[in-house]
Amino acid sequence: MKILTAAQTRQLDQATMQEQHLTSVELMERAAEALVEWFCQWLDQEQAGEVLVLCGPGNNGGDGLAAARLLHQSGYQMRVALLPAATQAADWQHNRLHLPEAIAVAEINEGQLPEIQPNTVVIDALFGTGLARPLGGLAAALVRHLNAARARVVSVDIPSGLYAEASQPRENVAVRARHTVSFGTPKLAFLLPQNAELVGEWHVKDIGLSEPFIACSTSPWHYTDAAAVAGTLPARPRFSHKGTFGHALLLAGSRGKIGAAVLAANACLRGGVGLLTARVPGCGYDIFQTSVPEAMCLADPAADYLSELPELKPYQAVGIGPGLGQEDASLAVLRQLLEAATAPAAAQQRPLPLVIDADALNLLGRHREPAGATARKHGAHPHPKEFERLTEPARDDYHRLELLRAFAQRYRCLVLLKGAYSCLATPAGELHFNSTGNPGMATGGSGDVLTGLLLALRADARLRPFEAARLGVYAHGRAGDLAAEKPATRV
Ligand SMILES: NC(=O)C1=CN([C@@H]2O[C@H](COP(=O)(O)OP(=O)(O)OC[C@H]3O[C@@H](n4cnc5c(N)ncnc54)[C@H](O)[C@@H]3O)[C@@H](O)[C@H]2O)[C@@H](O)CC1
Ligand SMILES: Nc1ncnc2c1ncn2[C@@H]1O[C@H](COP(=O)(O)OP(=O)(O)O)[C@@H](O)[C@H]1O
Ligand SMILES: [K+]
Repeated sequence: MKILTAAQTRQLDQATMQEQHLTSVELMERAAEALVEWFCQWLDQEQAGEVLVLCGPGNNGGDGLAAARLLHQSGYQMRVALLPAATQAADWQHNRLHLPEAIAVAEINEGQLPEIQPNTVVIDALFGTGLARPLGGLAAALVRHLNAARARVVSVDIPSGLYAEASQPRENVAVRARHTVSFGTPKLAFLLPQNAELVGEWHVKDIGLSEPFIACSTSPWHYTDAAAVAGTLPARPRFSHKGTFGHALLLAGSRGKIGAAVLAANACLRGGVGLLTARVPGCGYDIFQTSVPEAMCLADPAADYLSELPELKPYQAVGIGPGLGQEDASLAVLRQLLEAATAPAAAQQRPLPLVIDADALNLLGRHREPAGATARKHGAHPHPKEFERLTEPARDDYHRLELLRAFAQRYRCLVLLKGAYSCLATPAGELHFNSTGNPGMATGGSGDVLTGLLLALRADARLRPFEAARLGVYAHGRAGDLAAEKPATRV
């Protein structure tokens, strides 16, 4: 799914109206209906009590007025407060005229901010994607008053005061919503950790916006949902054999971190790899062979860390990093690997795919390895701290995205910045945010599992590098979501 800018969303509205012969009032009604449908599923009339709708002067406020009418018709007890402005949008005026008289309407002023209790349900329809500058004056005072009340807030389209895709100073005033109900496509702002406390849980409702327009729009930002990965995984042919799916080499583990190698190996096998060989330090040999009997194991001559790179010829992909440690000898192994993979033997059909993660990235960062030589044509999967070691500290989440995009473009590699909405950057400058996963995965070992899964998909020559990476990240999060759905087993 594409993520569009506020400006593109406005064009999308126009295109939708033309294509479907709709008036703007009819489109606004669709948005209000979608919001109200969500609202009614969230809280019934009794649970909601009195619902206060705060309306700004634009179309976001128009959505709020239409929703107030529809909720009133569904039996909710409604109150509306209007933010004064010199002019109001035409569709706002239409919906103001059609507001039932039974709904109490007040105009907000400095001396008379609306009464809001902690249990009040508030619909925030002050500003949406038309926000043009930071909130100030009465609007800022109202939002501060709302946030201080700690009420149950539902923001329409986007929390008022938050920009849809632009960075903004932290001191800017914005609504802290419990839920944000948006229309059509998600906003970039929803996917960044720095906005989490404002956006709350977000929901995107389909209001039938123009598919052809979305298909033609260009955007660097994408949201990987089930539809994006559907059909990516090739079927396993009836007459396939272990050679069909590739032979992967995993370089992992050091004393005290053999578990990382085991986790990555198990995930690689679950990912469908044909054959897996792991290279672990001597101390890990027995542990690994006992824990993962399906995999082959090569013991490194060093007992506690990896010190030698094995012959690479048999392998279709190599993964390096989980539990590797920070020894200089392991950095030498990493350097040799990068060199060998970047300048493949003439006989090799394609450069050897690499999956670089965890301690391997820390080694690269610690030694300020020239990233161009190393990352070329490979895939790296840092979490924000690891990424910072590879590049520079980011000013905020938007700046981090810029750094990520620039890194992938400059060094022509796929880079995955891990997190709640892991972001996969491509050499073409696209950013693909993953939709699956949950906070239960915020635990040591989750990243090792991802490395193993990605290694399996990269070893399968039938998948293109980007498709393998996007699918692996999606499947990893989906596995976590399925695990979270299972009832907990008590011992
Ligand atoms: N496809 C969609 O997503 C649809 C969106 N609609 C709604 O339309 C909204 C966008 O409407 P608008 O473009 O009218 O924009 P808004 O309603 O967000 O606000 C625009 C108004 O606020 C003023 N304004 C902007 N920043 C201000 C500030 N900091 N302080 C004070 N005033 C400020 C502007 O001058 C203008 O009068 C969306 O967020 C959504 O709620 C729906 O009505 C129709 C379908
Ligand atoms: N809150 C979250 N929501 C969704 N996914 C998460 C969350 N926290 C962590 N994850 C996922 O779990 C994995 C953790 O990786 P990483 O930080 O490298 O951990 P490890 O130290 O176990 O290797 C990443 O794929 C990340 O996207
Ligand atoms: K809003």
